[in-house]
Amino acid sequence: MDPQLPFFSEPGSHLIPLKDGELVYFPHLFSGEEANLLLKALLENIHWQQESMMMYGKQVLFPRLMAWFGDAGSSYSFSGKTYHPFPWTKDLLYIKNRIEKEAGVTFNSVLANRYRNGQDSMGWHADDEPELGRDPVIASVNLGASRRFMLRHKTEKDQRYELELQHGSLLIMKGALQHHWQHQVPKTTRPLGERINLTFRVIRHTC
Ligand SMILES: O=C(O)CCC(=O)C(=O)O
Ligand SMILES: [Fe+2]
Repeated sequence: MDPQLPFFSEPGSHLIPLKDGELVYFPHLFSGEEANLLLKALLENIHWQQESMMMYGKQVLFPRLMAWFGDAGSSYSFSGKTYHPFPWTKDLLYIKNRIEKEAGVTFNSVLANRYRNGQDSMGWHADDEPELGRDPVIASVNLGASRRFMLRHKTEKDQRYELELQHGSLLIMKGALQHHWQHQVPKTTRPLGERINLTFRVIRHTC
């Protein structure tokens, strides 16, 4: 059984101050109906792929499907690979405009992740690639099945937080969070459906 997680029933935004970082959670940025339409459109219209990375000399498949979108030229490297973005789609631009109003940031790229069931996951990491700059604002949109999102401080072991990211929600990660904390979406044996997460980012060009 998953532990009891904080449940946010009030609409609007919830500021969650953490040591060395900040979260802002909007449980109902999109209405249920609108979120259903967006989920369906993104499942159908994105060219989802299962990428792999080199680990201990072997190619290992990521346990989820991915796709990368952005302004031309916003290529991005992680886990030893460089990704060139697909051009923005109408649905992604619609979502981008909505969240930019809340985040106060103009994003130039988005990483889309598709968790097909509870066995798809994302392990502990920080979004701290050099292209993102020192204190990036990352806006994470959630559609479909709700999943546990866990955070842990890198050096202070008693500092942990988690919440259940629900259908139609937005989570903004900001401040020094990526420098001091890691996050993950663990596997679960709960039977659940598909989930799409979109993390909107600003890629800085160094050349
Ligand atoms: O699926 C999520 O909620 C997290 C995604 C994430 O951490 C990432 O794309 O870097
Ligand atoms: Fe992340």
